[in-house]
Order: sequence, then C-alpha cells, then structure tokens
Amino acid sequence: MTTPVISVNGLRCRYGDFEAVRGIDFDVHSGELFALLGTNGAGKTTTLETIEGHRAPTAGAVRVFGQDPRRDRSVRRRTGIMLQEGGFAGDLTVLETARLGAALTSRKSDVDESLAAVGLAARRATRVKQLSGGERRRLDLALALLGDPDLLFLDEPTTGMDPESRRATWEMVRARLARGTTVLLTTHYLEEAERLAHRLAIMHQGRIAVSGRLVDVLASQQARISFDPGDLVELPPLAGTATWTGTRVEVRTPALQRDLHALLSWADGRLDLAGLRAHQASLEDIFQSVRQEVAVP
Ligand SMILES: Nc1ncnc2c1ncn2[C@@H]1O[C@H](COP(=O)(O)OP(=O)(O)OP(=O)(O)O)[C@@H](O)[C@H]1O
Repeated sequence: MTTPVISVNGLRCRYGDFEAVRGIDFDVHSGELFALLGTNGAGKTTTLETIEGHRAPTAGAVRVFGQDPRRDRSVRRRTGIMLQEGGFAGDLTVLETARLGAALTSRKSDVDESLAAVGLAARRATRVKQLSGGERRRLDLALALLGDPDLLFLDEPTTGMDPESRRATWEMVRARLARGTTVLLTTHYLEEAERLAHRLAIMHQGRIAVSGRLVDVLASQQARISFDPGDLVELPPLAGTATWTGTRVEVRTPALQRDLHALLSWADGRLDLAGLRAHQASLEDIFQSVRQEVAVP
C-alpha cells in the first residue's frame, strides 16, 4: 500500500484548558478529495492548521507526504493553500497580487494560467478592493493553484460565490482531481461535499462522529418517505418506522424501494398520497443526527 498523502494519527490539540481536537485519525490518499466537515466549533480549522504545519499537535502525529509538515520545507513546496481570508492588499491589481503570490511560492508558476483557471483573466487590471466577495475567493483559489501543487487545501472555497461561479469552481476542482491532485476540503455547503468528495469525515466537538466513503456514509443512513395523510389512520406493513407529525407522515426506512412500492400499491385507487416525497439520506440528514448526539465529556 502506498504512503497516504496526509496521515493523521491520534491528533489532539489544546487551547489552554480546552481540548479542541480530542484524538482523531484519518488518511487522505493520492488523487482523492477528502472533505473534512463538522458542526460549528468542531475543530476543523484547528485540524487543518495542524496539517498545514502552522500549529503543533498537543499529542498524536500528522504526516504530509510522509514528513512532519512543521519541520520539512519540501512539504510546503508541494502544497497550495486557500485560506478562509486571503488578506490581500486592496490597492494591488489582480495581476500584481498573483505575481506577488508567484514570487512567494517556490514552485514554477504560470500566473496567466492560474487566473484563467478561475475565470479572472479579464479582471487582471482590476484593483483587489473593487472585486466582489466571490471574485476574491476566486483570486484566493488562483493563488493556491500557482505552480500546480500536488496537494490543495481548500478552506470554504466557494463562500460568497454565486451559483454559476460555484459550479465553475467545482468543475475546476474536478479537473485538478483528474490530473492527480489530492484535495483536502472543508466546507459548510453539504451539497459541495456531496458533489465532490470521495471520502469524508464529520467532526463534532473535537471528535470524528462519522467517516468513510461518501457512498457508504449515505447508504448507512435510513431513507425517508413523507406525504400528507389526509384522513388516513393506518398504513400497510412497512420495513421502516412511521411517525405522524401534524400534517405529514414520515417513514424512515432501510428499504426505500420496497416500502415505496408497498405504499403506492396500497394507495392505488384508494387515496392520493398528496405531497409524496421519497429520497435517500442526504449529508444534511446525517448532520442532523450528529448534532443531536449527546456530547461525551
Ligand atoms: N485561539 C484559540 N483559543 C481558544 N479557543 C480556541 C482558539 N481557536 C479556536 N478555539 C476553540 O476551539 C474550538 C474549535 O475551533 P475551530 O476553529 O477549530 O472549529 P471549526 O470546526 O473550524 O469551527 P467553524 O466551523 O465554526 O469555523 C472552538 O470551540 C473554538 O472556540
């Protein structure tokens, strides 16, 4: 088995008396996109900063390309980082900012290619302070792409972007993955993770609550069927469990197709299942379950 690009073992991080990260483990393999998700204050940024080499673990170990990111400078040369706040000088133009970024990275960089990749080529002469929030995020991304890094850290990459820019960013990330780049993504947009991630971990209160391949994580949760019951008082036998909440019936089931078929056959010619909805579990459903979990001290 090849060495993971990122490996996190028993990581713990403390701020004074408060332990923000409480013993987490995960690996990120070459060419995959791993999404690190979590509730507010779960410890994602702390974890990311440790992997980037900006913070020392209190306990445990982090390796990037098999090296300690705090000690080995070769790690930095192979890594592109898109931070949550780029901290640009507002009076510089887009092109000047990208050139400055290129001068600061030790990788051979093509500034024009990076600006074109994020759709900012036509804004080269615009001052950074005149960019919209979404355009600034794209400039952040262009800087992370300079020199075609082997590993990309994307921290909330599409915050403030309109839907079209967001889709364009996803396409660009997919293109990088197709070229073999490894990506560690943090995002609060669950749809973004559902569209891009191969594997993921959901953090809650310093621990990993759920992790695995996206398809497996989604399949591990119960699907939902819901409808407006009208005058209905009983249901046919189902594999799932039904709850009646005001004007809706919600069935949570491990057998979506079977229960949907049972309901439709039973209702056929008898009644109209108004507002019928059926869907596999989404990351949003899984998040809700994680949030409701009682904190372990
Ligand atoms: N410098 C600090 N000093 C003390 N506590 C901190 C510090 N930085 C973060 N924390 C706390 O550590 C916990 C984890 O913070 P972190 O920023 O890593 O979480 P996060 O998952 O990135 O959160 P969010 O999604 O809200 O940005 C939070 O409770 C936060 O208040």
